[in-house]
Amino acid sequence: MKKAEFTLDSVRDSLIRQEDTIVFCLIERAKYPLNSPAYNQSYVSIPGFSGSSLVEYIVKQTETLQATAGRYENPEEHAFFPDNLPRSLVPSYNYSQVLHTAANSININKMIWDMYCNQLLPLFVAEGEDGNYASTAASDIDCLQALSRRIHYGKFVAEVKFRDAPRDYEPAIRAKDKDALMKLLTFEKVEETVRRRVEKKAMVFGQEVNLDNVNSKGKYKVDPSVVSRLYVEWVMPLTKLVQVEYLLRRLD
Ligand SMILES: O=C(O)C(=O)C[C@]1(C(=O)O)C=C[C@@H](O)C=C1
Repeated sequence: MKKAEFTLDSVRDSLIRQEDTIVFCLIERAKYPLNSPAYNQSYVSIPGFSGSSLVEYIVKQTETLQATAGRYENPEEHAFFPDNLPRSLVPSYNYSQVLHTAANSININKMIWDMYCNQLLPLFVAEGEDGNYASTAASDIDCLQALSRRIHYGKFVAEVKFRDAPRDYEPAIRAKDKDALMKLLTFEKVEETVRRRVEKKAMVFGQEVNLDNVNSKGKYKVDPSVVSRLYVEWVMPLTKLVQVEYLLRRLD
């Protein structure tokens, strides 16, 4: 992000654009049933791999490859398995230094992984298996990365809010008052707008398109109420958690 564009509006515009990515990723994942072997240790016995599932194997391998291509040099990106990742092998890009350096210590991907695999998936995919385990895992990594990027974007939201009103935030930061910070950064009306908009996006993006432009079957590829629930129960609360964690370290 360029410095000149760094305002609450521009940051919110990015969150709105990321909604499209998340809804499309969920639609792609919903093509496959649960495919539970992809999440079971008993299914993977890959030489040299001691992790707990095919999904973990694919995420770790993908992150290793993408780290060499510089993905995690970008302050918007966070690895699910950040330990022992290889260094980037490409020339580094001069990302503008918007965030406080303490941002580097915040990574809640373990919570995102747990939420996605154990709570969200069963809500929007059909039961059963069709053998497409590797494709399923590839869809999972797209969903996980999109959710992680959106939730950790809370660092940028928090930074812009702090810069707009440092005197409001400083006393709560010094007092390490998480509740006061949560109150300061919460905008209930904005959350309600987000909730309604993602539900609508799930309806628009997930309908059957035909030449009469009518959603003839009245069916959606992902249940819009699940997308709204995803945002209300997990995406927005976790984004706020990232904001609080970031603000607590903002004056270090
Ligand atoms: O737009 C903001 O101000 C945000 O902090 C983002 C967000 C969200 O996650 O969508 C989180 C907290 C606010 O209450 C409203 C929305």
